[in-house]
Amino acid sequence: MAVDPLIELRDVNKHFGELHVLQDINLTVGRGEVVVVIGPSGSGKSTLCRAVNRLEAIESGAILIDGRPLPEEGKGLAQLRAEVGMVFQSFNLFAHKTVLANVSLAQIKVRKRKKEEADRRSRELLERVGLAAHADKFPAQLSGGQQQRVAIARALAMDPKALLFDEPTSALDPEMINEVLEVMQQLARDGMTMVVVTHEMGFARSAANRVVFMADGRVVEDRTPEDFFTAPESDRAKDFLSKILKH
Ligand SMILES: Nc1ncnc2c1ncn2[C@@H]1O[C@H](COP(=O)(O)OP(=O)(O)OP(=O)(O)O)[C@@H](O)[C@H]1O
Repeated sequence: MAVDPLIELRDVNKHFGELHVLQDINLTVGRGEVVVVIGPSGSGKSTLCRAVNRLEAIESGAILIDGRPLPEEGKGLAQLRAEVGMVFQSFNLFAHKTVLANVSLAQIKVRKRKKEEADRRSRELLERVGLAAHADKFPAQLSGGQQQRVAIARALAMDPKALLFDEPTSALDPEMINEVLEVMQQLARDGMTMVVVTHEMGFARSAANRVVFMADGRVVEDRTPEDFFTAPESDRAKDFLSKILKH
């Protein structure tokens, strides 16, 4: 299948002090593709995800969204983060705003929608993530899984071209992980372009078009889940899989 590139990283490099956290990263995410990024702790997965959203600056190379380089600063950044939404491990909801207001706020500020229109869209999306009845509650009144689904609705409300997920289930109690993964599975089936950093191998196997395995700041393997999980090529990946599959 010919890939229609939506997100492209070309020879991307970044250091944190002495640590070369992203080393010559080349990666293309096609429109409608789900790319799951896995690898040992500290391998640079979150940094890669954050760089695409310009939460981290890169030192060399280029990141292109739909053929255009990332904006450096200012208004362009809010537009970028609307176009490429991000869902964090820690939900990042406004504690003093209702669920509805959390989903509507950026639509009003960044997408310049009228409040009524934003609220209507927010209610539709809360319905889609199974939270229609919770619109008037505050985040602290919801479970972690529900809060994360609000964060997904908030990102979707911006009509993004792609969504980035940085360990979206890592802060959740085990019984809440599936409710979030199910919403993500549905998005994948609906054709959303997604980059997902996760330790959930079941999700990687069932939802990913490609698995990107990172180690020490490098992309070591970039293959279909079938190939990766049944016949990893590198010793790093074999070692990683043998450790996690023991658990
Ligand atoms: N702001 C920062 N300043 C300095 N070092 C950082 C910073 N952010 C991350 N690092 C370091 O960069 C390395 C890569 O971090 P990153 O969070 O990208 O890894 P990861 O693969 O996502 O790991 P994990 O699975 O544990 O979340 C780690 O050694 C981390 O300590």
